[in-house]
Amino acid sequence: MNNNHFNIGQSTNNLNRVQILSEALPYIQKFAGSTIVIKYGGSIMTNNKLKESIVNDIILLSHVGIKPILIHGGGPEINSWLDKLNIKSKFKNGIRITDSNTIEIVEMVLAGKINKEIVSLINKQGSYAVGLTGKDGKLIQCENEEDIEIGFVGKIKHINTNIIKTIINAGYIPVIASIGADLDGKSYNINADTVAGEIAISINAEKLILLTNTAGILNDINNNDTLIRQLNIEDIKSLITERKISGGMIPKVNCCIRALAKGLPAAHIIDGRVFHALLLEIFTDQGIGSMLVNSSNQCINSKH
Ligand SMILES: Nc1ncnc2c1ncn2[C@@H]1O[C@H](COP(=O)(O)OP(=O)(O)O)[C@@H](O)[C@H]1O
Ligand SMILES: CC(=O)N[C@@H](CCC(=O)OP(=O)(O)O)C(=O)O
Repeated sequence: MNNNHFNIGQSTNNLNRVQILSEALPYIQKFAGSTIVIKYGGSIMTNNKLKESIVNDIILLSHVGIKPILIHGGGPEINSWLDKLNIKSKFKNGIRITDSNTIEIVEMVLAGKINKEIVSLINKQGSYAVGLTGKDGKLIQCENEEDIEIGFVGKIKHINTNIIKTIINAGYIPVIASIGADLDGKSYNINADTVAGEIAISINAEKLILLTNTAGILNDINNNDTLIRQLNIEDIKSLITERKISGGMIPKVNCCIRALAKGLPAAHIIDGRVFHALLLEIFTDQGIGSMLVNSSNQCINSKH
């Protein structure tokens, strides 16, 4: 099986799912029963057709026995609502500087708007999704990050895996917005990649897959350079030191490093702008994006 077969790089709009399924059988068998944490980045939420396609792929994964957990972001939509309210968006190392006005908007947009839109889309397709923030069932317990400059940004202290397992075992797809709460129930903004990484660790997921708006990790974003297909923790650290990774990619690679160090078998950063990117990454040998592993002798020849 190789990527050309699926016309990677061209529109995969008309991709025949039945064809994929028959060829993907070994992977379906391998991953059936496994949990895969998928993070849907705000950078790819504007295209409704793409949104439906991502949701359909997640439903398909659940139909073949894989247990998907969906974590979503929504950075650009938060920016646009803050803009409407004349609040300037500010970031430090890819993390939003979140003051008391900003946290209210962040929670409204992520929990009230985006989370419910995704839940409705999944439900419309005949599956059952349950939308949560970190407040529901005390799912994400956090405290204020030490860096006071970033304001109400939460540092995750504990994930209540019981609530996630209960939802999955009852046959529902959990859809999680990246809001945490402290012991007093106060809201904190948490980067959605970070939430996805911590949930993947706590639930012993098989994979963490981050869907974003680039082909994966590029060798040098400033020079529109090539996709790095496979990296280990040391490679990623070098890219950060050389400043070849910046902005929103920093929390992504950091959460992957942490998850890999804690035993996650593999993390993937893939192009969510490609139709059926999830299926292509999970069900083909080479996949389509960057695969991050713990050490260089792991998975040299295959995506899995
Ligand atoms: N080396 C790199 N490779 C790919 N993307 C990078 C790199 N360094 C920085 N980036 C930036 O990271 C962005 C993805 O992060 P972000 O905008 O937060 O997306 P999302 O909303 O999907 O989480 C890319 O659009 C790109 O501008
Ligand atoms: C603390 C922090 O930065 N929180 C993020 C939460 C949303 C997010 O992560 O969205 P993306 O996945 O689209 O980047 C924010 O406020 O933008």
